[in-house]
Amino acid sequence: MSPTETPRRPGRAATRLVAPSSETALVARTVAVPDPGDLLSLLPGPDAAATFSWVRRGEGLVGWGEALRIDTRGPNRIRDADVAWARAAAGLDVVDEVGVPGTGPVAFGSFSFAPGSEAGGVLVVPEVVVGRRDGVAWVTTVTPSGDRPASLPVPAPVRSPGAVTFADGALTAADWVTAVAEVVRRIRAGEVTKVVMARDVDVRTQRPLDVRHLLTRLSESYPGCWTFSVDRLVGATPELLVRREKGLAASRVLAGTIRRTGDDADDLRRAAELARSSKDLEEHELAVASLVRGLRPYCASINVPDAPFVLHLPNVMHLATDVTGVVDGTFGHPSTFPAHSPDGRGPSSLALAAALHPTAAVGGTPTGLATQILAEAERMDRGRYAGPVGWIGADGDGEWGIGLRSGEVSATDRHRMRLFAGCGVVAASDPEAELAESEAKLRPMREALEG
Ligand SMILES: C=C(O[C@@H]1C=C(C(=O)O)C=C[C@H]1O)C(=O)O
Repeated sequence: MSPTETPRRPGRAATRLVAPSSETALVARTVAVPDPGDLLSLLPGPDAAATFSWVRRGEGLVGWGEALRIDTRGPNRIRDADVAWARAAAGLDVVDEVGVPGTGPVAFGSFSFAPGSEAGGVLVVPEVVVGRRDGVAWVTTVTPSGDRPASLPVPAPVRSPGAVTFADGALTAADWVTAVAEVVRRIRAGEVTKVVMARDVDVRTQRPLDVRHLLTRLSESYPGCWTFSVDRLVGATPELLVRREKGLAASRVLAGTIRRTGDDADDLRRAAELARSSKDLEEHELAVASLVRGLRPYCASINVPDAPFVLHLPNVMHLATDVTGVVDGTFGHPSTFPAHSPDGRGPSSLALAAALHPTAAVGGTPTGLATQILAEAERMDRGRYAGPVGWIGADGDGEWGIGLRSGEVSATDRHRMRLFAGCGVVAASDPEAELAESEAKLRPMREALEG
């Protein structure tokens, strides 16, 4: 379905494009600026719906406001957004004085895990984006006039949420353990090989949530993760679904987890244990295989390391594999992806994300049956959790993470959010151990809230 001009509310159509007016071309202007300091400290306001972030080790993009919005839903939500973005980007007047990845117009996006989820997907082009990469900083504005704003807004003070309470989500911890045990039984009976089981936790805060409070804490505690905020999904993910940059695709696959104790010697011993654990190596192998299967049709060559490394995070350690590939447009699937890369660049970063989601790291193996089983067993809609989250530029390059270690701020009540965490379940899984792992994965968000 082609995008349509509509008032600012999502409707029933699969794809909706909302821009100020079809008559006025928006002007995207990027100018170099002196180093602006901490990107997150530039964010002007508390609203998670109007605040955008994709920051790692102090580099990346932050943005605010909404110049253009594409809403999608249904099984083709990611692909439809990609097609609508390619058209919308072609209609923008672009003045880019910097010309590095992330300059020019960018759209931040977030997509539901499940095809049928009410959460659907969204791409938003903020009115203002500030970026930094390799010591170069810039501001991009997207406005009808093309005027450059005289200065950046002075941010309102960041507020802490005050007292925070946590409550069971769809299932109590005990019921979730029972659900995991039932899934283990089905795996042992040979129905499927792996199912990723997630749970949610309800959060209530004393004061309205200020998304900047969460983002700052997440990026301080988890500098190696991508700290994101898109359309009320907030988190710090260690897992890169796919990056496309100048013809190269890259992905960081994580699966296989062990908790950290905080004692360095003990953690090293546990890291070695993880690297040898046949249960975790099996989970990991399935995740890498699904990623490679998804990426292969779009790549002229792919490099997959023989063995995973252990990624150390403050809360957990993961088995990790960095996969890279050379994107080749002629290897694309025309049946799946309309040819909207007439420049021969091949599928965009978002088209690649569409092809790869959901990997076995967040769905299971085989994908179809595993996602059916997890939907039944979890008894909840994951919303945007575990879906692709990231950004795309006008040329299709961009970065898409998997929306993990995250929570979704309520659309109607700024004192509420839902946190999520999941674990790969295989035949050798122990349900109680999976509960403990899910608690460890909830830690980043809990601590960001509680301080
Ligand atoms: C599903 C999550 O994490 C995923 C599952 C992992 C595992 O089961 O070992 C590890 C990393 C992620 O791919 C989550 O954090 O919620």
